[in-house]
Amino acid sequence: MDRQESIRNFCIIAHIDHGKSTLADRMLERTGALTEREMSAQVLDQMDLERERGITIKLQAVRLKYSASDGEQYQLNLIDTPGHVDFSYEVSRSLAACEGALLVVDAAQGIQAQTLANVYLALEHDLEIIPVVNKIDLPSANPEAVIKELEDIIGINGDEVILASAKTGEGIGEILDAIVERIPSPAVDSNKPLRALIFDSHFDSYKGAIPYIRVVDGRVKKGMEIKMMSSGRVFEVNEVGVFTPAMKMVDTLSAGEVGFLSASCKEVRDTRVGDTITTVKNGADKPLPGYRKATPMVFCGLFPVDSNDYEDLRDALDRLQLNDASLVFEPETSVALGFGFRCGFLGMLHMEIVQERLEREYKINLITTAPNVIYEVTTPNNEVLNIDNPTNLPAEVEKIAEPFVKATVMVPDDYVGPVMELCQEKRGRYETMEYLSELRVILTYYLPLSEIIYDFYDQLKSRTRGYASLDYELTAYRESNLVKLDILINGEVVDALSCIVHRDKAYYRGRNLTSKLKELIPRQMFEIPIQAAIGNKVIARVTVKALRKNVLDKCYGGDITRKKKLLEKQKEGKKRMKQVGNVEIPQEAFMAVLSID
Ligand SMILES: Nc1nc2c(ncn2[C@@H]2O[C@H](COP(=O)(O)OP(=O)(O)OP(=O)(O)O)[C@@H](O)[C@H]2O)c(=O)[nH]1
Repeated sequence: MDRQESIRNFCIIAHIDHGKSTLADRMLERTGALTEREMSAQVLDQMDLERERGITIKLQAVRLKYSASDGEQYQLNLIDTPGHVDFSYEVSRSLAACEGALLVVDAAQGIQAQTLANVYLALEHDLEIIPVVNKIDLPSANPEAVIKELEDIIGINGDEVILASAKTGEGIGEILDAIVERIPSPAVDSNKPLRALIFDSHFDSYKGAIPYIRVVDGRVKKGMEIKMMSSGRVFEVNEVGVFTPAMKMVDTLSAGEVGFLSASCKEVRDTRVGDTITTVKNGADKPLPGYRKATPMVFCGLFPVDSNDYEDLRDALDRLQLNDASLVFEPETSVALGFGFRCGFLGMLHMEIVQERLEREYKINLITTAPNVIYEVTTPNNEVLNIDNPTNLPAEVEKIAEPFVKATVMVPDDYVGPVMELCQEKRGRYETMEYLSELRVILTYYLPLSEIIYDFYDQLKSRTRGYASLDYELTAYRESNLVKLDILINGEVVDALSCIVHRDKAYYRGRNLTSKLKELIPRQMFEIPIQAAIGNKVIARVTVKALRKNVLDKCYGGDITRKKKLLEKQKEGKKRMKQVGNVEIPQEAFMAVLSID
């Protein structure tokens, strides 16, 4: 075993908004990877959407050259990690590509749920942790209290904590030196057969899917025949390179190094995160540990408002999938909404991002149905079905199981009551409560994922005035007393509005959903009954009264331009309407179930 003495591979882990991207930018600036002018926009978060939402979605990897205080030149590879629970598998893969991690904690907010989740992940991977308390320039900063939390909760030695401000640049030099001094250089054996870990990828229209890799053993260079160990697919390497952050070609990537390669891989599914790349000839016989296929947890139907857009929607999904291996979809036909797709996502944020990209980048008007989880349904003859669409729930079921998560909520102790109340309402099972410090508490609950994807997070934030933070992980499937709730509009079941709910909540949901729909469905020329039913049993009913007046009645005389404008405006308003039978239903109606509690 040798060491690549001059290399350090590290990532930054932090709770959302604690300043990870800003800190990364400062380090790029300090090491001369970018001039100040180029820094105008945060560089590591590249997609528009990311910038707007201010969160990191995709991982990036940048090679920095740093002249340390010891006079030596070092190659620092910074691997950025996404900060959202939807992408925790990707976080775990980028951690696996590093020897160390900067743990960034906001000096005003202290340790939050994702801070802890990420630290545990980093410790599992044996990473050297450099604690950084950021935002010390804030008037509300309380670095001493945060250092104490780090000592008490994570067992970090307070003397090792670096105080910094990514805003003013304070502490950045100290952080860079600590990376060199404290993080071990990668231990390597270049004589072993190639093994490279894929920790991310992106799609380039000319070069195909580009895997981002950490070479663990051996080396990779142009012209080599390589194999993806999970799929066995074989490619020839066209290029290898590094991000500086611009893509720069290099001759070889050796054990310990981080970079990318291009090999005419047609789709990102060929370059799955977590997979191992080896050579075809004399390749490794065992892949690197920890690979798993990303599994979608949340499903919804996507339908074009205009049925002529169906093919465009398929093309757009195909294109998005090139870039996003965790997006899955298959054609779905709904009686109410016509032809569309059933799509699977890692979580709610992932779902929202895909929907927004379809509308923004591909200009497709969509009707989205309410998201749901996958149910494990056992039929009377003991067949087990995975149901990702409430419509497909068989009439006769023996039992239904649903996914549960272990949720960790961190909150000031004043709010323990409201949080517990919320968890109870959401069918949570209390597990533990621990004091983080005198004033802050960690609560753990087992909760059905289906309750979390509704409005749990929003409720949590509003009931704790924004102070609570949440993290969760999937644990197991458990049997629940669930039923299918159907909605009938004008006497007909609207399949796209069916949902699976807990029996105890069915009446309540049915009542609320029907009255919500009554608000959302515009009055039309005739009376529209809206009913909620379980099987044949109607449990709630409301009526949308008939409309008497025509909008055009408002126009006096023959003012044709005004009339046209009005009709134009009406058409605009109709864009998101879907004709179901002879009733027009607006987009919001299909999501109503999300906002009724
Ligand atoms: N005052 C002050 N503000 C900071 C500092 N560092 C970051 N910020 C601000 O905090 C906010 C969040 O910073 P980001 O760098 O986007 O946070 P992040 O951790 O990358 O967030 P995600 O990408 O969502 O994980 C931004 O508005 C920054 O300008 C700091 O040292 N001082």
